[in-house]
Amino acid sequence: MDFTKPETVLNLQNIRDELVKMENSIIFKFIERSNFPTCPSIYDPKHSNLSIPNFEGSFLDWAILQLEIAHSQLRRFESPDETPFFPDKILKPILPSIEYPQILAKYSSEVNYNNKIKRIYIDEIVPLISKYSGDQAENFGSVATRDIELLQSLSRRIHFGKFVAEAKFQNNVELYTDLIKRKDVDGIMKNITNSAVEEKILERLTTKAEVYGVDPTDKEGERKITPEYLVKIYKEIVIPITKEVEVEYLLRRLE
Ligand SMILES: O=C(O)C(=O)C[C@]1(C(=O)O)C=C[C@@H](O)C=C1
Repeated sequence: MDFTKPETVLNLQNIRDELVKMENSIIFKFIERSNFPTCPSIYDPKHSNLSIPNFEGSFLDWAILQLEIAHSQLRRFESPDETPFFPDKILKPILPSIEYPQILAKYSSEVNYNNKIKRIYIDEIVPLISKYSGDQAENFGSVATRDIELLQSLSRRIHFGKFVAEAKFQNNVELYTDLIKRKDVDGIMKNITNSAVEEKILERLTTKAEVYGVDPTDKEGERKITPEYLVKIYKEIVIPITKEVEVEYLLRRLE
């Protein structure tokens, strides 16, 4: 997929291939995070040991912001597949801009589910994948680093829904124009849903978790990430939010 060539980006098969590739990096990042306990203090905006002067928010928020400020100057968020968690606080790139062709609609950067992704990650995913419930102060930095990598990967995967939505719109302009004009959210949801594709994703994830989630030299050893949890995360969180992104993007598509 080449973001300077719209025809490669809006090909549904290419998009789905890209989503498959992202599964691997997401699984490996879950495994990395599963070596640590939950560490609730790093998510708590009012935690006394971790408060940061002149900053309202959690230690994780502060760490994400510092990284985004640096990466924005490296041009990260000019790329149409990257979505910042702090869109109002990032800086202009130091590197010269790349003139990407306009692949998505002009408002697409306003379709930003990162707050929701972060909240669900902390409340629902961290407890599922962590080693145990509790703090481990000597690893706060390592945990925040793993969290940021995972959040960025989940964000990229979920916001890829915009490319899926644009491809689907262009493949059936008449149908979607009618649904959008009628603000038929259920109709849009029904048409963007492909249950066969979803089932295939969940099946593949089960196999991948069985293979990657265990040390191949010690199959009886501790499982880092189980198929049930991985499937649950995709089925109940990743795919549904991707579809929300698709619907919100499409609802505005005639602007
Ligand atoms: O591949 C698609 O058609 C998508 O819309 C992406 C996706 C997903 O999140 O993986 C979401 C909805 C579909 O039901 C199937 C899969």
